[in-house]
Amino acid sequence: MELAEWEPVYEAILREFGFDRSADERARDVLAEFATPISFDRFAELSGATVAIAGGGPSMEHETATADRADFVVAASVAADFLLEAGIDIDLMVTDLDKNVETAIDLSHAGVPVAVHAHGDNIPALGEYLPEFEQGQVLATTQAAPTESVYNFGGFTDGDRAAFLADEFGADELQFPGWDLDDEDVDPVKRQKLAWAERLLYWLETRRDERFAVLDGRRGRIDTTDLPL
Ligand SMILES: Nc1ncnc2c1ncn2[C@@H]1O[C@H](COP(=O)(O)OP(=O)(O)OP(=O)(O)O)[C@@H](O)[C@H]1O
Ligand SMILES: Nc1nc2c(c(=O)[nH]1)N=C(CO)CN2
Ligand SMILES: [Mg+2]
Repeated sequence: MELAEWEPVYEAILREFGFDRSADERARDVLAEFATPISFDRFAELSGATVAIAGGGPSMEHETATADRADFVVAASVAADFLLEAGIDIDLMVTDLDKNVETAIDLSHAGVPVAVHAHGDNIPALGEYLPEFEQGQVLATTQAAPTESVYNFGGFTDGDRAAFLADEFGADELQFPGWDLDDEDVDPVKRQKLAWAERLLYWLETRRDERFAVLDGRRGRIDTTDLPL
């Protein structure tokens, strides 16, 4: 995604959560220190593929079969654990290192690429864990302006960033096992993040001019304020 397209959405997110852009930029630069170039050839198989964007909601446990049928499986954060438990191979993990970091590190050593996201609130985690990754397997991402080695494909939460990334590499159909956007069992900040995830998926869907299963029946409820529609 071009920065100019992402920028107004990013500004709205910064405003709503009170995040500091310069902290996001610092985090990006910390990540850049570790980031080694990663060939995009390995993501070529996303092109035209049916891609499961596995989310970290409680339904993931019962929806692993959807991922099993997909051509390409992207695991957002804890979804990776549900999938591994069910014996399903993961093609890419997306994380900001706030949960199940050992899983991400282990996957990288098993040859699975991991999109590691830097933001103003995970700088200590970047410093602590990045050295443990198989460096050639780290796809470095930022929500601020990208650099040569740190990419911004768009998106905010681990799950919606995974969807934007799959779209960037030409995914055809996106499927969303493990998404529980109305989960009552989350804290208020997480609820707010999930609301943004939903809006961002709606935006992505609009850009793609295609339907996402996760948004079925929810259109009227999606707050499109701050989205460049
Ligand atoms: N009910 C849900 N609870 C948590 N995540 C959900 C849920 N439904 C969908 N998701 C998506 O799954 C992703 C992975 O979930 P997980 O709980 O592991 O996230 P997380 O690491 O806390 O996410 P983030 O760092 O993006 O806040 C989330 O980023 C979100 O996009
Ligand atoms: N600065 C900042 N950026 C983020 C944060 C966060 O807590 N702080 N959380 C995210 C996904 O949960 C994504 N981006
Ligand atoms: Mg996370």
